[in-house]
Amino acid sequence: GDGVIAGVAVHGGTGAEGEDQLSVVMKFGGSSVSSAARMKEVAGLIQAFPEERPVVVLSAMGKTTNLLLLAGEKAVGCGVTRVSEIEEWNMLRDLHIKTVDELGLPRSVIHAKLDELEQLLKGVAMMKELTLRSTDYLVSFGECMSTRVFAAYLNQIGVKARQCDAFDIGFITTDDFGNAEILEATYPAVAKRLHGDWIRDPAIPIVTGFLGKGWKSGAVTTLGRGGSDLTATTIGKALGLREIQVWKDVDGVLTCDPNIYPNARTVPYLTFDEAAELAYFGAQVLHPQSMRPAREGDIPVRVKNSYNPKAPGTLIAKGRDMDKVVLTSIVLKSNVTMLDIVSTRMLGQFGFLAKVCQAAETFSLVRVC
Ligand SMILES: Nc1ncnc2c1ncn2[C@@H]1O[C@H](COP(=O)(O)OP(=O)(O)O)[C@@H](O)[C@H]1O
Ligand SMILES: N[C@@H](CC(=O)OP(=O)(O)O)C(=O)O
Repeated sequence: GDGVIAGVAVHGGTGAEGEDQLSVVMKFGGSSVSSAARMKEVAGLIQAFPEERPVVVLSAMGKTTNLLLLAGEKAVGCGVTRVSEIEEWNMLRDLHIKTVDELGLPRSVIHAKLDELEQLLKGVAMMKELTLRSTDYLVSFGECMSTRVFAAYLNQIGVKARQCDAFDIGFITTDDFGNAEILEATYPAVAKRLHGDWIRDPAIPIVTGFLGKGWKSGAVTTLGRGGSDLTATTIGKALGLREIQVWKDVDGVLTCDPNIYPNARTVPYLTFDEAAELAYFGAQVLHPQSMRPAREGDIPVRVKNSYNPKAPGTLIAKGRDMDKVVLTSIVLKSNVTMLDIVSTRMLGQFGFLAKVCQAAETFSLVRVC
């Protein structure tokens, strides 16, 4: 209701320093914004914390990123006239149109992006090639669309919101398309832009997760699969916010992958290092790089369930009581080959391991440890 919305402090707020500053990041993953119903629930969650002034980070709706990748692959080989028949393109277009309709929004909210996307797929079909650079541009449509739809919905229900493309608000990255790294210049740039916009006209920023801008190319880059977590922690550090909330479809970080062991339990507290290690060794729940900005800025990360907001979730912070900890969580990593090298020739030699690492690089083998 109006009362709650007024409490968000974005309605005619003063924009003054102090209490009215942006306070938390709330990141919602693809599973949390997979339909109109889910978007309504997420809007409800934002309204349920009227004392917060959040920066919202969104992923693409549901499995949109996968659909875009598949549509791109198909476009390469299908010919321009058959682009309209690509199943994945039809699925994601229908999902976005249906969502806009069900939220009671005008289709114009999404039309320009969908038209542009169709043109892009036709371009790919015409060129018969899809580079890493154009793949990043292609998948960026997922986050560009989800944020436009959600920001329009918030505005419609009276919660003032502003859609922001990460590549336009200061996310500067390396030009490693598909797996770009965030550069230091991002922090002051993002802080200046989000803070400046908020002071001028307080509205909840709805930021595209996963995306950046290559510093040399100026083209759209992506931060690796699951990269929206990293977008959230980067904003948390840039603005020095109180807390980074990462809303998922599980009750927090669990003792094991629930797809492997359904009785896995929530781990209530983790350190940044523990969470980073779990993610690095394959726990799908967090992006492997995402803990770095949080640790550097010493900003706690709370992993919560958007399907079960009452569950306490997992709190990730600098330290925790390790007295009673026996085992934190177990990760299973498949397709790992163990290499046991025994050779008397390495005794007293230098450069032996360097040669082994060189061989790993030649064959593009990723070393786990
Ligand atoms: N140790 C773990 N703890 C929690 N979730 C895990 C773990 N290992 C794997 N997962 C999987 O990670 C998923 C949550 O991550 P993800 O799908 O990336 O969420 P989102 O898209 O909302 O960011 C869960 O649905 C779960 O299947
Ligand atoms: N949409 C991107 C980025 C992301 O972080 O998604 P999610 O939060 O749904 O894991 C992906 O699928 O990789």
